[in-house]
Amino acid sequence: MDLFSTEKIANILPFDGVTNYHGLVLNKRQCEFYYEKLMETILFKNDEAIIFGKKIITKRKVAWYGTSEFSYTYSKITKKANFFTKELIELKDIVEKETGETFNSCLLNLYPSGAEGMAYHSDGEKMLKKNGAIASLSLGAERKFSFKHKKNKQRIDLILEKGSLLVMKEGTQTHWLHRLPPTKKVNSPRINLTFRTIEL
Ligand SMILES: O=C(O)CCC(=O)C(=O)O
Ligand SMILES: [Fe+2]
Repeated sequence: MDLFSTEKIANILPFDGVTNYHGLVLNKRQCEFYYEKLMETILFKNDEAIIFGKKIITKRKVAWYGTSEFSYTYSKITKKANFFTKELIELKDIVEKETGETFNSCLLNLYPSGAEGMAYHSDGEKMLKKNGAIASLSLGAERKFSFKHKKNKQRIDLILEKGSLLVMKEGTQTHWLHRLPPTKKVNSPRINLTFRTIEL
């Protein structure tokens, strides 16, 4: 491996997991094109979750797509995935080439402004392939992203640039939580795509 690629995919976690920040995988033109296309075509819906036994509706919008119309459970609610769109297949190809992994589903999150974020969690749903990679592609507004170790509470922060790819794997979900903190500094939307492998 040459110096450039080692640097490009450095592990941002100091221990107990591997999370690679690949930097930009889309150019400016692709960022604009895919951001507009996804805004037009993706069936985003306000997320529903059961928290402390109560159903809540979030301002953050979500959509699930996949290679088939599988049902999945997320935040204790069972939903059905849509078939991948043309653009999602193109983005999945780019991400698969970059990571050397394969994925069969994608969860998209739309954060209308900095007022919306996502609280600390790890992605360990039963139907996800155990220790499978989760590849996170960002479009629109740049936002801070944080990891917190489950035991010693160590924090790692980074900025997710538009067109960038972050790949969480090997122990990341077992030992670390991650979140997208809300911020007053951002007033425009961000779209995040997490490519995942569901055991069908
Ligand atoms: O929006 C992000 O960058 C992260 C989203 C996330 O953690 C998730 O969907 O599980
Ligand atoms: Fe997550």
